[in-house]
Amino acid sequence: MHRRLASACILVRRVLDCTTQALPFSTTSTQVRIMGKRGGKSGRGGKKSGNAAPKERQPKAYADIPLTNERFETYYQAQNIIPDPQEWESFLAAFRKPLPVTFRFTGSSSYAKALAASCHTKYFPSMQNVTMDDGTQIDPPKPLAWYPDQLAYQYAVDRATIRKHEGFRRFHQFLTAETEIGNLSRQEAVSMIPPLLLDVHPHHRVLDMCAAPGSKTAQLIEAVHGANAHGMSSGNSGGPAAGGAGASLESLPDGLVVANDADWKRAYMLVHQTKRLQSPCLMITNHEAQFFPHIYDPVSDKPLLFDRILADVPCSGDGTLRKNVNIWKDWTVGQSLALHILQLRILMRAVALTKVGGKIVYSTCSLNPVENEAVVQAALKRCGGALRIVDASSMLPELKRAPGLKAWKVPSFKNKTDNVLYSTYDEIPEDEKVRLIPSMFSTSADEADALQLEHCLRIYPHLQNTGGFFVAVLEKVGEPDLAGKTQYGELPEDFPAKMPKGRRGGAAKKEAIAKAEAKAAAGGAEALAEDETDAMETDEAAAGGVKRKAEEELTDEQPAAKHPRLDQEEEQDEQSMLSSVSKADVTLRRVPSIADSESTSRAETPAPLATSSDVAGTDRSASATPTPVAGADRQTHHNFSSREEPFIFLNKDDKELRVIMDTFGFPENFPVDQLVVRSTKEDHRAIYFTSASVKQTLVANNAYRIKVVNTGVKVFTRRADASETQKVKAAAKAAELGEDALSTEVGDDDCTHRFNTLGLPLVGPLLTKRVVKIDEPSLVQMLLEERPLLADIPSETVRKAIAEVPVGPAVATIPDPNGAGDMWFSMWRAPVSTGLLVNKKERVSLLNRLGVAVPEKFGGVKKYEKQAQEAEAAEVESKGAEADGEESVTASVAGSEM
Ligand SMILES: C[S@@+](CC[C@H](N)C(=O)[O-])C[C@H]1O[C@@H](n2cnc3c(N)ncnc32)[C@H](O)[C@@H]1O
Repeated sequence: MHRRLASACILVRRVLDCTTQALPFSTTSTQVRIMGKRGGKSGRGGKKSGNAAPKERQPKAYADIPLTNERFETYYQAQNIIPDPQEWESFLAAFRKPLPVTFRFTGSSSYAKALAASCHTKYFPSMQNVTMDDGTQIDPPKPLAWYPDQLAYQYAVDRATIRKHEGFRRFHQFLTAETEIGNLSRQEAVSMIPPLLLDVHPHHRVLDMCAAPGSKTAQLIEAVHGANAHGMSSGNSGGPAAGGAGASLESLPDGLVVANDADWKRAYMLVHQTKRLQSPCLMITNHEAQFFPHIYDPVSDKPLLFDRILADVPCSGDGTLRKNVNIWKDWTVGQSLALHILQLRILMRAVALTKVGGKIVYSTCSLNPVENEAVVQAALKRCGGALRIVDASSMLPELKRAPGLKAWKVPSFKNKTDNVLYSTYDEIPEDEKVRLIPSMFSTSADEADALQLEHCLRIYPHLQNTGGFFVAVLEKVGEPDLAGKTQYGELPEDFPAKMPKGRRGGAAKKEAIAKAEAKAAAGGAEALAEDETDAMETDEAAAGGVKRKAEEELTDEQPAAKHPRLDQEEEQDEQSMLSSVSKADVTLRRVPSIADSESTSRAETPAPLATSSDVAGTDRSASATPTPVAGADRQTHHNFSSREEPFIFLNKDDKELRVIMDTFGFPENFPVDQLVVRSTKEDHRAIYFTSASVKQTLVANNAYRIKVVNTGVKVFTRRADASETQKVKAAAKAAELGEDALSTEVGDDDCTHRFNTLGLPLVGPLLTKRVVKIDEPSLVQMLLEERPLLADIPSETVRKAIAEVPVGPAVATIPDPNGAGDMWFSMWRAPVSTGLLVNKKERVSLLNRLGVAVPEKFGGVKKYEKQAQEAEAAEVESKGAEADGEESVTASVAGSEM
């Protein structure tokens, strides 16, 4: 039974984004006007916005926001974060300027480099020396000096310039389209830092504790797949994908990435964000990070600890002032105080989950020492010498940073307006002790020196024209002795017994903690984290938290919610593609064609309907059937949460699988046991491939405790004609069209599944049957036409090669035009026509890359423009909703919205 984890979660009215980027907005010196109501005004010159969001999605009106806040300025001056008065002025001035646009080329590095290089030749030359109306000169994007391999860029541009200037407009369209399919990530520069400092290698087990929306997760996945992204299938218009040379399964990394978020809906955002990378080494989970469970290895029965953990914790987010301008008017110190305990608990859980010798990066997009150095200091102190700060000065040497603070003050919780600050815990009046705890305060100068807090990194906006950020790189150098300690530090003897109404504190809290610690002593540090529900409840009080609405909305008592269908669009595209190939085939059969003369017509190669016993409802092995007792069958992962379906590993004797393997000529040693399905039904809609590391975790002894939202790369999709009913319907349709009983989609084989194009690069290089090598003219033809006649394929060699594969599912491959490995496509071979199972977005992207004009039927340039405008309007709207103080119910966070 799932416990209600009422912990230190705080409902924050606005959710701020410290990772992803809004589209550019314009500003005048100290006033920013963000897009208003429909027909509202743009920042520059008050003109009507041409990019107004659709009516129903309009935010409410915004007032001009003065870019000053006395409390903010007084508070941070008192904290002495920037001692030099002149530098302080530059700091404030930088915060008042809009954030430049930054983006990163994603996926495997060879493809990313090729795409970056193409920008230098295709777009940047026409963006040189552009002068705006006010005389400012704008340049094309420049690489961020500190980002490896020049794969991240930054430029300052406003909407007006984008609209007016052809070069910028074309580039903006490119950015929008490539971001949409995932080849680019518009990510704030500072948000790219933590994954880089985590120093991830392909053999590492990595945990991203607070991962959504996932820009850093994507970087971690890329790092696990190594510089050449071997085995990472980022699709065809997304790079060499697995398609890259040597991207066979053998070159899959040993490591894995577990991307976790406490908010279930945001966890699904992660699915979307990481989809493009198609990594079989990724698992997405849904836990409160401070209670992330230990999983025990099925063989050794030891905990599967992590080599690297990213704790990019929920924070107050005042480092995002440049893009979340409402912080200027709303800023208070209260949020930091409320978040400190949660942040410390998450960091302490990270320590418990990390291997000795492993690293943790702790980061926030807040400037507040209470959320930053105080948390790091408390963790260091609690762990004794078992945790240390790493001196990261030699890492990313071009990155300008300020040292961590060694002394700071803690603001009053009761008096938030007068900037009442305390230097030590002893100074606090009795009635403040409910909220302010010792771990928030700085320690003695000697101890701060010993802890080397100066190794923390403070990133300020004036240093390199970025947002504000905090990072600490930590190394676990031993096993900490946590006996007698809580996750948030020792509580003093005089900790008040009286808590605010309805909450438990003092004695009750201590009792709960003692209970948890007794368990911890018996069962190790894990028990401390996992069995201290009582203590957690009091945390909520201590954090000043309001019980999280999201949690109430999504209790286990509620019926299982439907999975968001992120792949729906892609599947619809493919299904419509399939049906059009076959419809065309039925219709076109009346027209004599070259294909007919080449014995490709159905008349000459009749396609018998497969019998039901050959396809659907095959006899599935026992291991593929979920067992009612969790853990009894190690091949089945039953989710802790009833909202998720189980993951069932298929057995190599599975009849359907054997036919699939045989149809495409998979090698004998293909790891069939890493194929997984998510349905207890026998006719699996989709079959996914997971890495050995993911499987090891999913079949671990107590794996049912992990709430897995998503894992695996979808490799096979069930054919629409795989069931008898479908065949009968298809035959009837064909008969209606005056054809004999050939389904509109029936192939002449018993193979129940076809490939999924996105997952194909992972296994494509292994296939020995039904693989057709195509050339560029044929690819262009097959991208321009959803269902070209075989007779229309320009190359005779390709035409013949297609004609040689049996009617039904097949695979097409071609070297990537940018020299980044091979591209792989799921193909349908119909009697007289053929088609690639590629969705429209990918067609457009591929045609662009091949330098072919995108025809109007795919939306052409107009569609691009519309997409760009819609994306822009949607982003402005989401910022607007925040600005309006609209309540965003996510897991307790500020500093985090997409
Ligand atoms: C600052 S954002 C993370 C941004 C993310 N790392 C990225 O780069 O895209 C914080 C995230 O923490 C999640 N969160 C809040 N409380 C949490 C908790 N107790 N455990 C895990 N995640 C939590 C929020 O839902 C939010 O998605």
